[in-house]
Amino acid sequence: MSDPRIVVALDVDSRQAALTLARQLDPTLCRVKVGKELYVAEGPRLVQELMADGFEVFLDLKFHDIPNTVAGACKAAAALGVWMVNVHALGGRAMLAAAADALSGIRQPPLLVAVTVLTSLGPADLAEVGIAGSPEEAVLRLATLAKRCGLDGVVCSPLEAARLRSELGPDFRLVTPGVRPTPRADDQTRVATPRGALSAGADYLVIGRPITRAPDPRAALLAIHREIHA
Ligand SMILES: O=c1ccn([C@@H]2O[C@H](COP(=O)(O)O)[C@@H](O)[C@H]2O)c(=O)[nH]1
Repeated sequence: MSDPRIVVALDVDSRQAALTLARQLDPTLCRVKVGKELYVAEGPRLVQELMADGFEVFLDLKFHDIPNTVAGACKAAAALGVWMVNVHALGGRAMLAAAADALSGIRQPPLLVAVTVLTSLGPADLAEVGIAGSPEEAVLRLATLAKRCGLDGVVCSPLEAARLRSELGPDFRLVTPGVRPTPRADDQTRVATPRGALSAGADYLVIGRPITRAPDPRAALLAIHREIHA
């Protein structure tokens, strides 16, 4: 099975829009991500339809709750058969350990990753909510905790990937949103190009609007695919 590095964020509001978009893509070139907007609108059946179309699905619901609740949500995601699921590292040690434990007895569990610091946040945002240090320091602290709790990897920005790769080793998965082939950042703050993210050590690039809002999403995907494999 191929291991596409690009994960296209299907941030749309309906089954029809999601399937129309996905059918312009190619499961040998990308995976897809279902986030809060689409999941709240369409639920697990849409995830199953995307998988039936051949896509591996990252269920990006960023669970953040008490340990028992998050453990149950992770088990439900595993039962759905998704490729990757995530939680917020700020849920703390007990929550992260409960999430990892919930998936430990499952045959072919999804990859479990923790969101560190959202890629939309900059230094002033962190200070305002009382998180100490630079984004890179906070990301490293949370990623180290996630690794100790048995998670497979983290979501971070491409700007932290090199430091995490060198501190946390080659097998810890680094999933990076905040990827922009052009200077347009939208609401993202900590960004890099696709090639910049990969050369910093990212395993998977989460890319939404640069593909989904392009006049031709398939051409945009192919262009990024070519850029990172050149
Ligand atoms: O820190 C994070 C965590 C998740 N995301 C998600 O990734 C995509 C990015 O979409 P773009 O359109 O390429 O900005 C989106 O679904 C976010 O929910 C993130 O951006 N940052």
